[in-house]
Amino acid sequence: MIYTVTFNPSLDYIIRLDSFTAGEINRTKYEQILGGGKGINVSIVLKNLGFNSTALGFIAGFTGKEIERQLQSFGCNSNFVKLDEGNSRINVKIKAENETEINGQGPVINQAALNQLFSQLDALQKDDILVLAGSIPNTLPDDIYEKIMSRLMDKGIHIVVDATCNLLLNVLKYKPFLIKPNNHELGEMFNVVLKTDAEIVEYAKKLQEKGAQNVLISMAGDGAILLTADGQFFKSAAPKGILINSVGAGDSMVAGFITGYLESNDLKQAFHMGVATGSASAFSENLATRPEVEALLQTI
Ligand SMILES: Nc1ncnc2c1ncn2[C@@H]1O[C@H](COP(=O)(O)OP(=O)(O)OP(=O)(O)O)[C@@H](O)[C@H]1O
Ligand SMILES: O=P(O)(O)OC[C@@]1(O)O[C@H](CO)[C@@H](O)[C@@H]1O
Repeated sequence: MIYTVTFNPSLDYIIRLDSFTAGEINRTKYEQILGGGKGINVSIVLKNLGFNSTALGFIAGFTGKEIERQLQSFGCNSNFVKLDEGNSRINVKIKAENETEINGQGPVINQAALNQLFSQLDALQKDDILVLAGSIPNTLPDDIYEKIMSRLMDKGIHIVVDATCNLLLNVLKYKPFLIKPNNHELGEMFNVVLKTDAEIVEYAKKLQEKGAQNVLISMAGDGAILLTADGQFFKSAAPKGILINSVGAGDSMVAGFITGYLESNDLKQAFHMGVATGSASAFSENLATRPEVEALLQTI
């Protein structure tokens, strides 16, 4: 079974404007409200690609209900812990001359709710895949992914982590199967700005030295780099196309990688499927579908 965990799901309010001026009244020319959060996006894309997963995590209030409703409309399974107070966040994605994102901090998750998630995760079994993705509300300590991984250690579960800074660095000693920072996040972790592929590879290797098995570095329109646990290196340019909505491109890449790996048991094939799926999402208003991914895969 595949499980995704989203500590901080969101409704993504995606708006388009011809131009955006801070401090003025701006009017949209397009708007859409999509249930999201990184793990949830991974679950939706997995479903689009033909794999069932169960989306876990925390939801609250009317926004939480809408996130759950949208997931169900995609045919995704979910088993969220329902928080008694607050609302799941609304993240604003402004697309004008450039892209601006305002991500909320999310509701408070209390210990009882955390314990409910821990006991759901205790039921995972050998060969299950667990995706821990996205930020955590700022009321939680940043060793929370680490706590989950230490509980699951030695159970033979493949764990994928898509997170940044300490949330990611703290889990490396538990040898996650796959991590997927983007090139900017990789630099931030080491307080450097990475400009060349050689620099990106140098710092990606440092994450492997700290314990990560396979390290996938996404680079938006510049494609991606994969360092595998057995020392292989792959680089792919991104397929060509028109960027429409990059929200969730990284999550789509994770879903594509998992799909490719499950279908072929081959890391290079998984990598190509990941790149194609990330780009298919970037080239469409919604998250990637299987036909869109297959079409781009031919071009890689
Ligand atoms: N402009 C683009 N053109 C082509 N492909 C793209 C573009 N943006 C993203 N992609 C594809 O999606 C993959 C992941 O994108 P990116 O590096 O932006 O992830 P991310 O920063 O984790 O994104 P997010 O947090 O929005 O999900 C890239 O490696 C590439 O394959
Ligand atoms: O604040 P986080 O958890 O880092 O990111 C949340 C988020 O930006 O990630 C997804 C895209 O990857 C969106 O659906 C969502 O709004």
